[in-house]
Amino acid sequence: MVTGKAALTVIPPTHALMGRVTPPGSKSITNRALLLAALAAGTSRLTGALKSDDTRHMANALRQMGVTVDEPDATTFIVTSNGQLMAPAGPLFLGNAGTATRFLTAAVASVNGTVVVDGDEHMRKRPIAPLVKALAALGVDLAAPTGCPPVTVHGRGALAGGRVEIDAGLSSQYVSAILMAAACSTGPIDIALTGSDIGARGYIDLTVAAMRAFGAAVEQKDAATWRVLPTGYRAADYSIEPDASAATYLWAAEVLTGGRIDLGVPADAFTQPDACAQMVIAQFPDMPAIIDGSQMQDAVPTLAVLAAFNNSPVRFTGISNLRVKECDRTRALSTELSRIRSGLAWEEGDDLIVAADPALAGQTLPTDIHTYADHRIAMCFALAGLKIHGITILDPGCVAKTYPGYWDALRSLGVDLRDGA
Ligand SMILES: O=C(O)C1=C[C@@H](OP(=O)(O)O)[C@@H](O)[C@H](O)C1
Ligand SMILES: C=C(OP(=O)(O)O)C(=O)O
Repeated sequence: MVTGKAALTVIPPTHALMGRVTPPGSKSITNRALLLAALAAGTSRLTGALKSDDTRHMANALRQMGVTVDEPDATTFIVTSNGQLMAPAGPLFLGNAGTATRFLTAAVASVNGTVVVDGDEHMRKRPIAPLVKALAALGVDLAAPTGCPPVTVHGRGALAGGRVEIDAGLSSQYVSAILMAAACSTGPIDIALTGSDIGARGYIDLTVAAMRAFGAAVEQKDAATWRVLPTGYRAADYSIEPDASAATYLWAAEVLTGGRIDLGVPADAFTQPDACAQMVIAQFPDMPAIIDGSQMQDAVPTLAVLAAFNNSPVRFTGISNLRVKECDRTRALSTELSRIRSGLAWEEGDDLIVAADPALAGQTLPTDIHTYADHRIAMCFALAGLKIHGITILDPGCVAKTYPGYWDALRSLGVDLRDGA
């Protein structure tokens, strides 16, 4: 793990990357499972889990609300709960974990008392108003005056049943949040999408699958409506698959260096949306001219850096909500790619265009990559460092959000990483 270091310079390996690296557990599934286990009476054992900033924030928030979360080893959580979250003594601080923040905003409606859901300065810029509006329509007394966290929720012990409409164009997490909270209501809840379609519907599928594993009854009524029955949750033992977004860096490192990295799990075994990126990565250096990133948003940074070495330019479409992730990722990608070589990428509306330049490989282009406290910007630009001499990643410790072992994984494949300035 890298802590307290200002920068890491990636030395391009002279060999193809070969070896075995298992990505950590899925962030998305771990944070769903932690919450659902906390809403179930009894003891649940979550194995293959991710231990990182995002899951630590979720686990600590649940502890603040009376749930026992034990960690017998590096990949297991044992969650013991009476099924009812208690009012915490102070605000819940969730860092920049979108999943924890959105999921808990809805879940704490079943607390008897007031809960403040808050995050760091980045989270305080990430919109939550559509979720707040939808919960208010279900009768929850809550407020987020800036449209972003902090959110103050005055829980009344349970959500009431009913029908709610939600615009999830900015984040599918709003829908997942209400779906999971809905099983702890006093009556059935219908959740209907309005407005723009959601990106990455696969995340809703992950939510429904996790809910069912913990005993909930969820029915998809049509393409835009789900019904959740008020069953509550049942404690369960739950095995979590590796993180598909983390896998994208390894798949990309493999094709960039002509290597062979065994992830211990085939690409088609993942149930997470970002696993779709593998098929695109496999086409390198002839990736398509247009890539619709809407169903694999967290993989777009990986694909964008890979595109810099493609044989032909790539336009990324369907990525408007990349602007409200940990940072404005479209801006970060265009700025930092162009810092490597002027004009390497630019924005057209919300699209990102990467002007491919295979001749970049082998060049020396000393560049300090600004990472905007965004784990994915740090991880994807390390890939550029596998091909270009002089790539230095600032604030490399930010990978701890979802992949604390990332730098060690690269080192285990023989990549030389040197402490930078
Ligand atoms: O539900 C989830 O686990 C996630 C949904 C996606 O976010 P949005 O729905 O905000 O696009 C994704 O970017 C995030 O990393 C995880
Ligand atoms: C967008 C991300 O995270 P979250 O929304 O869960 O903070 C991510 O991990 O890329």
